[in-house]
Amino acid sequence: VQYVIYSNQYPTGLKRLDAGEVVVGDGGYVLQLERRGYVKAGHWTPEAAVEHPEAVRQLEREFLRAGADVIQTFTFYCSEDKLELSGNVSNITGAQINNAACDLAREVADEGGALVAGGVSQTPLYVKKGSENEVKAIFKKQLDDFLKKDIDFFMVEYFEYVGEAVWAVEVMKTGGKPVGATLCISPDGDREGVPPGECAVRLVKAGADIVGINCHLDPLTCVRTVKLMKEGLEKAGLKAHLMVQPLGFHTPECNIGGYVSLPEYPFALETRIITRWDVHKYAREAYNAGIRYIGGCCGFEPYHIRAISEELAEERGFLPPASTKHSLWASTLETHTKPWVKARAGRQYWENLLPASGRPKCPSMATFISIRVLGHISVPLMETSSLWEIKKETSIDEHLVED
Ligand SMILES: N[C@@H](CCSCCCCC(=O)O)C(=O)O
Ligand SMILES: [Zn+2]
Repeated sequence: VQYVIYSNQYPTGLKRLDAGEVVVGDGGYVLQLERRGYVKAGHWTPEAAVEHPEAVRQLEREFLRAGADVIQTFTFYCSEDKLELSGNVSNITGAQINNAACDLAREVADEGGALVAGGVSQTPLYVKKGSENEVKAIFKKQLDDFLKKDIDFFMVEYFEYVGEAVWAVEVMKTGGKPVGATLCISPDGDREGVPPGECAVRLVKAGADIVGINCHLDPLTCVRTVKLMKEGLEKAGLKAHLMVQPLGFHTPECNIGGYVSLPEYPFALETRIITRWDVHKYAREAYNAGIRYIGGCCGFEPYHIRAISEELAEERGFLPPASTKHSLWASTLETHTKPWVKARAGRQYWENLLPASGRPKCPSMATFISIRVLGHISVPLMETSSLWEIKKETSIDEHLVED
């Protein structure tokens, strides 16, 4: 592999995806910056773009250095209604956050020939039954801010209801640039049971150029859901690029509510963090599934993104700058003073290691009761509110709800 660091010769926009090339996404921001003391959990609003730009810039730079070809604007949960609801930003407006976040992402992306994605996400208004016009007006406000800045494409991310994501795509598409759309759903479908394949069809018909999954579930489950989306598109005779930006946590027991349903969410997820070697397996699985935009979401740190870049170095033809301080498959351990650590220098050891959690009294999985609705959606008991939402929406009779 010719190790060209920072390939600035990339054409912009979708050209690389159209050419079948791999685009490495960035990782998670709000959870990472919460752990660093710059984001308040709960509402997770991104005022740090104005209050602590140095913290956002540094994390974006680390993702770039790890090989990210896209830097998403730090504008997650930056809808006016979310900001008002949070009470976190009485003296900072959504426009100020959007402007600062766009400038930061552009500044960092230009340091390494990366693209900037202007991101919008789900709104509290939608679940409060806001009308289509009211919800679309919220996305339009963010779009107007983005259009004043130098953005390469738009990202519609972290939607649990495909209906709301379709509205977001329809608005962002009026911005005249490519639109990527990712849902945070399980293989069982969205919050109302719309199957992943149908979700993908609706998103592409709304104008999405890239469709996929982000957040809520572990890497391999998210790849499985994107495969279902791909099948749905193929059945409908539709085409779109595929993307996946999963959690950096193991969540084998989760389903429709994802990691938010777990007892460990959000402050005790550490034992579930995936290793860089899990990421190698994920990146290869995603690539083999035909997914070409491969990144991460909550829990994905820069070293995880570097592992995507290293697993796909042959396909990309280069390694990222951060690999100058790493070595493929731990060969750097050959220099260790301890012979038993030296002996771990190699793929065989790390690829087959089953790492212990170090917590003898802890269960390997959370124990929560799920209610299976109509035999296909399992809703964790603590999420019965969403069960009744589904019941109301789809008039499920009592006797059809199996424990
Ligand atoms: N692009 C965003 C995605 C965040 S995904 C969701 C995290 C919050 C979940 C919740 O509302 O509890 C980021 O990287 O922070
Ligand atoms: Zn996330």
